[in-house]
Amino acid sequence: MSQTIVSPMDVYNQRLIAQVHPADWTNPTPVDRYDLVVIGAGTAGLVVAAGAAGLGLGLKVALVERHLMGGDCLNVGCVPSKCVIRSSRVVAEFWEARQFGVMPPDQVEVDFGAVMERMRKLRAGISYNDSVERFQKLGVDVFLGQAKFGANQTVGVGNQTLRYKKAVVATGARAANLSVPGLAEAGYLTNETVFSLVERPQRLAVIGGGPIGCEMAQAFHRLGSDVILLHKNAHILDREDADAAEIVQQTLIREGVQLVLGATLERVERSQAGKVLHFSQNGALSTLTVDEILLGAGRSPNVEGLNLEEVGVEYDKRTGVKVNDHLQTTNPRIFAAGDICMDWKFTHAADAAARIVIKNTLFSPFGIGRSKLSDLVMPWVTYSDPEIAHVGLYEQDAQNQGIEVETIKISLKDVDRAIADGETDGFVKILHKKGSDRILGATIVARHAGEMISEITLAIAGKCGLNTLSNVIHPYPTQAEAIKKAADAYRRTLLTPTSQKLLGILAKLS
Ligand SMILES: Cc1cc2nc3c(=O)[nH]c(=O)nc-3n(C[C@H](O)[C@H](O)[C@H](O)COP(=O)(O)OP(=O)(O)OC[C@H]3O[C@@H](n4cnc5c(N)ncnc54)[C@H](O)[C@@H]3O)c2cc1C
Ligand SMILES: NC(=O)c1ccc[n+]([C@@H]2O[C@H](COP(=O)([O-])OP(=O)(O)OC[C@H]3O[C@@H](n4cnc5c(N)ncnc54)[C@H](O)[C@@H]3O)[C@@H](O)[C@H]2O)c1
Repeated sequence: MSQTIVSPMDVYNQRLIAQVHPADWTNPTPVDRYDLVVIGAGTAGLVVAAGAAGLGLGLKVALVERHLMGGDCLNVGCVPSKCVIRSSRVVAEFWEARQFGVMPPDQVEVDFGAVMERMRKLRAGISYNDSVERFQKLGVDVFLGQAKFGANQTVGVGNQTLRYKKAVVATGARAANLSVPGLAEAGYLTNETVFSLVERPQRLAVIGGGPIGCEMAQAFHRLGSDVILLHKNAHILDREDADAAEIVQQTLIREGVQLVLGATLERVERSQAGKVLHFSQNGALSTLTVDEILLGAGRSPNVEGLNLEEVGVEYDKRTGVKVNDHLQTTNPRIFAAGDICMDWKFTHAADAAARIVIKNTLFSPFGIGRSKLSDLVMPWVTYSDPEIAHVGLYEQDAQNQGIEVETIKISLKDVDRAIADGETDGFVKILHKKGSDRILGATIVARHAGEMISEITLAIAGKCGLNTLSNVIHPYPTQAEAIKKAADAYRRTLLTPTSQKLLGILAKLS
């Protein structure tokens, strides 16, 4: 994130910077030795530092950030993207208004500048949580500057040296570059720059049909850009459940996002008309001209410049710092958490990993009682409209692991509240072990699938099976009733001719 330019420097971005990288900040004088030195103040680093310092045990904790406290999530990730998505949903409400008996105005005007200003205002408003001031008050020594490992358990920041007992690498990731001829020269946006836009790009090409590409393509299209999404595989969101991804793909097409699937971007050039993309699809070459290109084609871990080789921390430029299940690197005194070392690149995953690191660095003497990453039950949500939420195994994972499974799928077309809401595009799919009510995974597609998935995450984590879910009373009418319907559907599969006969006798006798 080092190259991020926070712009425009309006009152909101000034407020943001005052919180997350105050211009007048002077680094403290380091103590003799820190219990923990944490590198990177994104979610992972902030949670480690706040967790360790906030215990009231007098632990000495240093937190080093080279750019903006809050990292990607606050500044150029979850927070700004969800604010922009919210505005775009308002537009979609207008598009659909007629089916609710509400006549929209002939023309829905989007003030793109106002959308982005709203985002900047909200982002600044919540930035105190991640601020230098708050962390200083928590007792953390905050150092602003680029951190680099040195000899003898030290980290250098500028001309200061921090000695540590244990260190944590939480330096995150950035948008992966594409080595496409002419792309760099033509110029492109990434998540680091797209939220600085003040004017709507009229023609926008989005490269990559993963979560970033799909969320942003839909949002920008709804806000009035002509969006073309180039994805290299045959289907967008191709790591998700195929039925779920299909619903989002059809929604994007219906709304007017132009999808180019199986696309290879060959080269880019600038012309007077704009940025010209030359791409191939099924062997045929085509061109298109746009005003802006947004790259969302995966992430590269921030491993450079840390001197990791010197301290024996192994890493890979693509997958990041190598860690074991306890989040310990190949140097036993150095741990890692978040996007720098994990496949799960989510804020809540960085948070959960940070809690593991606190336990394993500070409260597991001789390795006793260490927590493991593999014990986590990790949900995630793609905030397209409708959203896709997932937790646990996919059918394919279960097959690969040789686990026999059964699947229950409830369409939202059969859920009263979804019908009333006009939000029937979606489903709840639950995967359970064959012959058992044990839930192994679930995918939900719904307008607010993210709000629904935690019930199933809790069921998996708390080892509550479908029998228990079936007994849980769900308020009527809610879309979450689909989960109970799935559990009831499972219960019905347990009825055998003998148990049915028995129930018949009981009914006669009653
Ligand atoms: C557009 C977008 C939308 C997203 N939406 C969601 C979402 O809705 N939900 C969700 O769960 N996740 C979302 N994510 C993912 C989420 O933002 C990341 O998983 C999360 O921010 C990872 O946190 P982290 O602490 O590992 O890394 P980061 O947030 O990247 O923080 C790392 C920090 O380390 C600093 N740093 C790097 N090198 C050094 C160094 N040498 N010295 C000092 N400091 C250094 C960086 O400046 C940065 O501040 C989104 C990401 C993007 C890009
Ligand atoms: N809602 C969320 O939680 C959320 C939102 C945004 C991002 N994120 C996190 O950030 C990570 C990064 O997101 P992302 O979407 O950039 O990465 P991604 O790796 O998840 O998806 C990128 C997609 O782009 C495709 N691609 C790669 N090169 C391409 C090319 N040259 N042309 C066309 N397509 C190409 C890939 O096949 C892939 O499917 C995600 O994995 C996710 O963990 C999370």
